Amino acid sequence: MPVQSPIYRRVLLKASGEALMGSQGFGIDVSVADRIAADIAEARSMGVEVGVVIGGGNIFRGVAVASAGGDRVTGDHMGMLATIINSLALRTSLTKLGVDAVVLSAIAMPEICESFSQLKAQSHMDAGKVVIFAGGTGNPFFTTDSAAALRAAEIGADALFKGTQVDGVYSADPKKDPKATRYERITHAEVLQHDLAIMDTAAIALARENNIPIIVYSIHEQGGFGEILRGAGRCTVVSD
Ligand SMILES: Nc1ncnc2c1ncn2[C@@H]1O[C@H](COP(=O)(O)OP(=O)(O)O)[C@@H](O)[C@H]1O
Ligand SMILES: O=c1ccn([C@@H]2O[C@H](COP(=O)(O)OP(=O)(O)O)[C@@H](O)[C@H]2O)c(=O)[nH]1
Repeated sequence: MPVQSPIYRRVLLKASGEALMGSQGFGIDVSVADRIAADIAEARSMGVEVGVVIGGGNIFRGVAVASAGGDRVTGDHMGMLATIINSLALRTSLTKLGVDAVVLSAIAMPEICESFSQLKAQSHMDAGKVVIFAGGTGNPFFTTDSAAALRAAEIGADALFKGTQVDGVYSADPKKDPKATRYERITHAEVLQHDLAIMDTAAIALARENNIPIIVYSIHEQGGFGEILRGAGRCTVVSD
């Protein structure tokens, strides 16, 4: 069977932090990190350039501190540090597979990884490395969804993949409403207008302003990333 060429040249993958804990209640299930890494390795073998933003919800979310009466900014700093831990785990999994990967952090920690700059990111990606963007945007009150939209715009990504717990955008949260129906295609404007909470509104607005399609798919579906890159697979395409 002929290998179908990918429909995107450069993509940004937002991988759910929560997914990384697998069936555990907290932390990192290495087998899940290895599986996500295998999907990224497949994309690289197809010649697709891949940037990655990984969430931190498996370890820490800033709102948890705020809702317990603590300081939100400190909580968000802790959440951003969680994304750096996850990024290091994913780099380890990629390295095991022989995939050249680098972590660029929005928060400087030179003993551990390189600091983010757009030029550095471009140059690593041009050299064929997988670039893992750690530390979110580097600012409190943001999310890794927004960081993913921001980095997608900065690296000139053709698409932003949201690898999450569900297999697309639904008419309502499918975890709460069993009657919710899945969209094959929907526009950024419709997602915003109907308040479909698959991603935060800042991230969707930023992707819309920069004409970046968002592909929502299940990160639990092994090989799903590659399938979609070949123009097939189960997902929702958010595009104007
Ligand atoms: N309209 C919707 N369509 C799909 N998922 C939705 C929708 N509204 C809410 N969700 C929920 O959004 C979740 C994904 O967002 P989020 O919690 O940010 O996940 P992640 O851990 O991937 O960042 C899904 O698990 C789903 O339960
Ligand atoms: O630019 C950013 C990105 C993340 N965070 C913090 O990091 C946590 C983890 O990120 P997120 O909740 O987006 O992770 P995910 O839901 O994808 O697991 C957030 O709750 C925030 O506290 C932040 O302050 N600024």
